[in-house]
Amino acid sequence: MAQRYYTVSWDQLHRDGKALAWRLVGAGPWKGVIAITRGGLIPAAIVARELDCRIIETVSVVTYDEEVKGDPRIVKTAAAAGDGEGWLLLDDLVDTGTTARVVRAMLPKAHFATVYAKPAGKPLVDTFVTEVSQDTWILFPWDTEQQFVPPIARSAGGK
Ligand SMILES: O=P(O)(O)OC[C@H]1O[C@H](OP(=O)(O)OP(=O)(O)O)[C@H](O)[C@@H]1O
Ligand SMILES: Nc1nc2[nH]cnc2c(=O)[nH]1
Ligand SMILES: [Mg+2]
Repeated sequence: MAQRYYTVSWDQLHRDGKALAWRLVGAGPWKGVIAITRGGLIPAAIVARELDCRIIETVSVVTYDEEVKGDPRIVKTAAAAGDGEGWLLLDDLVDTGTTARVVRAMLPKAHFATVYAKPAGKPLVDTFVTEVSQDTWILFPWDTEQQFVPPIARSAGGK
């Protein structure tokens, strides 16, 4: 289980997605974007919009059930992208790098970019924006909702 959480709002994800697009804009042109579903879908939409790219393919690898890691399962490939040459492969994050290894084996020539990266997965990524520590679990806006939180004095056991 993660030691801490890093909560990302829609606004922050949009800003960080645009920061990723700025880092990628000089590295194109791209034949298209390949999103690693599901987490890569929203980052792919943000980056594709900024790079003026309208071709979006998907690959799907399931590695986690909530915070529990299992063996990676490929549930969809991106046949149209061949070996990935000229394609931009996008995911929300790399953690252990397990998903990245599977997808890189399928699309070895793609440029692989993520918005967030943890140290263990960082060497597998060509371009990313923000690094968080390995013991941090990133909470995305689609995984969360706003709710009441008790005052600190009460939750700390003061009353
Ligand atoms: O580097 P790793 O340890 O492999 O972890 C990173 C992967 O885990 C999450 O996907 P998940 O398997 O939860 O599926 P989802 O994108 O459909 O939520 C995340 O979106 C990355 O794809
Ligand atoms: N949402 C989310 N999914 C993950 N999959 C692997 N690591 C993470 C993480 O930190 N956050
Ligand atoms: Mg994913």
